[in-house]
Amino acid sequence: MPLFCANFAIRVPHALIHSRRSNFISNHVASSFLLFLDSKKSIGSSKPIVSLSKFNQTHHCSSTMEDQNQLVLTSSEPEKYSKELEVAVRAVQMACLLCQRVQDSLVSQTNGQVQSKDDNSPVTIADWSVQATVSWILTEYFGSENVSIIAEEDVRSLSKADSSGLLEAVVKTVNKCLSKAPQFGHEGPIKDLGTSEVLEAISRCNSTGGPTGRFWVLDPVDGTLGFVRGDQYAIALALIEDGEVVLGVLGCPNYPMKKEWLSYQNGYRRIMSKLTPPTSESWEKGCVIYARRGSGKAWIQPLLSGDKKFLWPNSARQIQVSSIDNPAFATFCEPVEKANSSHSFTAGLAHSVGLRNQPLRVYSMVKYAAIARGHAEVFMKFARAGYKEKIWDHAAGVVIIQEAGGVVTDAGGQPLDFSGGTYLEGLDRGVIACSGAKLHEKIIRAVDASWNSSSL
Ligand SMILES: Nc1ncnc2c1ncn2[C@@H]1O[C@H](COP(=O)(O)OS(=O)(=O)O)[C@@H](OP(=O)(O)O)[C@H]1O
Ligand SMILES: [Mg+2]
Ligand SMILES: [Mg+2]
Ligand SMILES: [Mg+2]
Repeated sequence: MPLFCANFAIRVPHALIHSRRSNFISNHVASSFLLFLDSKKSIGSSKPIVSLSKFNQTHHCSSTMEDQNQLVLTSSEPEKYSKELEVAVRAVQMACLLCQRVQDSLVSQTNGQVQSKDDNSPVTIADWSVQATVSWILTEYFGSENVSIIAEEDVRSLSKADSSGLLEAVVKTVNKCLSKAPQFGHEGPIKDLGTSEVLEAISRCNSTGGPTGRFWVLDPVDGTLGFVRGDQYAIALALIEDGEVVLGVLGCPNYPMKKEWLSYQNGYRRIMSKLTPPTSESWEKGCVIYARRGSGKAWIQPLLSGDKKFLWPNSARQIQVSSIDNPAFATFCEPVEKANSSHSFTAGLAHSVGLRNQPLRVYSMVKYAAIARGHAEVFMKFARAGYKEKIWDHAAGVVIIQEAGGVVTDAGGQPLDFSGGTYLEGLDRGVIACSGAKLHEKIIRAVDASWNSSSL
């Protein structure tokens, strides 16, 4: 029964919008938008059809109180960091698309686009291109005077005379990605960025972090080794204010549809090519997850393809950590590379705590994502003595796990300290993330009991 017979529009200055089915903006509060009843569409429908217009986009929702898709409007001030979160999620979505394209070309062509840094770790076109793209988007949106970024990559090796091919490829990759900006609700550049603008965007990420003020933390490709091997990797963006991580966004382009496939270490691509129906549109691979400090909620979105059919805003749903607290049923994750974390020490810990499942060895902050999504219960990393953990390898993941209901500390039970500059200063032995306090306590106790007899 149509309840209304005329179009109307009301302007809502500050309102909290919630759609039970798709939480696309429930946690991105609009400062101002229009809500209007579409009487044409409502005729013949048992429910009124309400359209919501925000940021030049219109979302159609029905609005009866008993309906699952109901809109609830309550007056409130815009939530803190909502604009920052929205822009960060869009930027990470775009970065995921960029990385997928580069990974496909890397794996199929092996065309020498993987470089070695001074510490022998790999870096690729994707690392620099994502850094340039995210830096450009944040700066465009918030203004260069308001944006400070600390990120992993610099332009030293890119600017060398013999790197001109590499630099050209980066510029091309960045422009290709930014040309898709409108599909993600952003304005792209009026004309393609030139070489100097791309270099400037990368090198602008020169913040040194610290205990005061606001800065973004970016790991353009976390798990570059996994990326070049055609396996798991993540794009990690966080915002830190006065030493605290206030929001985190993790893009995981290869996060598999089934959690069991996370364990196809190094064989991920093989298994996906066997299992992926080439033309299936329902194939859900990859996600972007995000959270804002203090909200008690973490969210997941599917990846947007950049296709004109699937425009911003995206749908999102809430995620939560696993409720398993019995170690016998819990799964722990750790880095793939033995050089990055002692597998023998964690095997001993697992045995003493009673963790029976095989460890889930996955590249990158996808480990944090797995815990936030409830696909694993524990993450442990014990780097060799002398290695200092960098803030961009943890910031986004920590806030996401905490808001999804989990616990993250160092091995002394202290919160990770993001206020000390580039590194997690004062980190006691290693990082321990758990889905709940009970498992966390057991592991901390086990570390204490076995640390002195370890060779770490
Ligand atoms: N020696 C050593 N010890 C500890 N950690 C190190 C070490 N070397 C590198 N790194 C950092 O680890 C990041 C990747 O961590 P992962 O957990 O993904 O490790 S692994 O690739 O699965 O083995 C990796 O991040 P990316 O460089 O962004 O890939 C590094 O910052
Ligand atoms: Mg990293
Ligand atoms: Mg990296
Ligand atoms: Mg690296």
